[in-house]
Amino acid sequence: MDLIVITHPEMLPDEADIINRLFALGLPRLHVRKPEVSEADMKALIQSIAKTYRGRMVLHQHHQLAAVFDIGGIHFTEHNRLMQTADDLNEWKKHGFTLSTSIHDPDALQSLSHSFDYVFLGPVFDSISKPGYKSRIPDEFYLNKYNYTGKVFALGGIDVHNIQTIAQMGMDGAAVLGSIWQKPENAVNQFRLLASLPDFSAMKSEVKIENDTSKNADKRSAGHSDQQFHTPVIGRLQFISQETEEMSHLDSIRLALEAGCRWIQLRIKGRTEEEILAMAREAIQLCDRFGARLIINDHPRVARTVQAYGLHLGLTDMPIPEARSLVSRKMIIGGTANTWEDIQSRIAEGADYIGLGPFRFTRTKQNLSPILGTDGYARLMQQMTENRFQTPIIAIGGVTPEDIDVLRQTGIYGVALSSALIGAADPKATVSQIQQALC
Ligand SMILES: Cc1ncc(COP(=O)(O)OP(=O)(O)O)c(N)n1
Ligand SMILES: Cc1nc(C(=O)O)sc1CCOP(=O)(O)O
Ligand SMILES: [Mg+2]
Repeated sequence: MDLIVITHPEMLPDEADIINRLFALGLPRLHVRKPEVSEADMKALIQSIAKTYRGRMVLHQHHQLAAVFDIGGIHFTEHNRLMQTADDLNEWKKHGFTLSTSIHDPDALQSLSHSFDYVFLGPVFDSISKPGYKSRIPDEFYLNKYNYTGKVFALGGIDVHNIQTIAQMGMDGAAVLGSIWQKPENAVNQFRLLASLPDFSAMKSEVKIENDTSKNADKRSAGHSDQQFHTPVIGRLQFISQETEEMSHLDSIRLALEAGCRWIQLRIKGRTEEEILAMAREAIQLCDRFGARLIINDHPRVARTVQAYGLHLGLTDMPIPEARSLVSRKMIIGGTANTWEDIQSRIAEGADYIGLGPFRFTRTKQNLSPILGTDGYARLMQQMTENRFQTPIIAIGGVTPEDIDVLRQTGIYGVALSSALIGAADPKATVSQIQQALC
């Protein structure tokens, strides 16, 4: 059974944060239904949702924004559906969007266009969010789908007490609204509760709606993807550039590339943005020559100008959602964390990966946060698992090749390091030792 969440009809405080958290927990589909909301407000909401999740969103209004923001689907109300021609629907499908609609009488399935990948049928129970909106479904109802091959989602009045009867009605899933948003501060816990019920427990492993053939899904898996279900967005070994008495930043990057690193972060302190931009231009050329990916630390505008693959932002740098509005939609953004609260914030802000540290004391960075050690990683990774968060965690801060086995056992995804490589007697051997320990 699939579970869909429909938004509250009005804009809510902290709504984008809540939605990002629902997606991080594995929500497969969010229907954005806000009949009275302006295009500008809708745009602002979409922009606050992590790019990696937007393919799982479906718009009920302001359909024209779908192509702009790589949204996954378009929903038509019953009234709106009746005004669409077959050509209109084909045009949307040609561009890769899933199409869905609402019906209020199950017999409407007899004549429903097969262009619709799935439908909402309701209200199946008395509505929670619309008092007086009564169920039209008779007792002992069992769904006849006629020859309609798409999925049918029950809608209306569904909560943790009655959701299990949906399967007995022959429905393919449930769309929930009131039970999630009645108390927005409990939305995440309500979702957790519903998703943990036996009928929905398969959801975690098959979050993608089967009918989702959208080009957005293809695009995501090809490029920087929906990280839970496709190729990871970030490598397991990231080299952090460093300047020493003997070596410039670019020298250190060359050393790492020649040793086999393919994920490089340009991290320059104490220089003007112009100076950093000049070095970033050289760094990207160098990385291109080796087929490596460049991540720029701290400077969104530099990252945008040199068209870097990624940007890394710390706790006191520009907030991730603000940076997203400055850089290309394809660019990944990593965020720093030191505590469980930081991790939750980075995930809510839509970080594509998290640099979690410091592992131990290091001279490479000033003003270090408290040292985590192996126990710190074990504790935080345990919390990641308990909350089913899957954002890749990169351990950083004084990491050496000998630490990797124990760090990996905590569940971290990869490591970022600097001194251990530039100080290595044989950088190539060091990189291959690290890579072996990481795979
Ligand atoms: C992969 C990775 N993780 C953490 C950091 C630290 O970033 P930040 O906290 O912004 O500190 P500075 O590096 O800017 O001093 C990072 N750079 N990379
Ligand atoms: C850039 C950076 N950030 C850290 C953090 O804890 O957030 S530690 C760190 C330095 C990483 O270099 P080395 O491998 O030389 O310690
Ligand atoms: Mg920083």
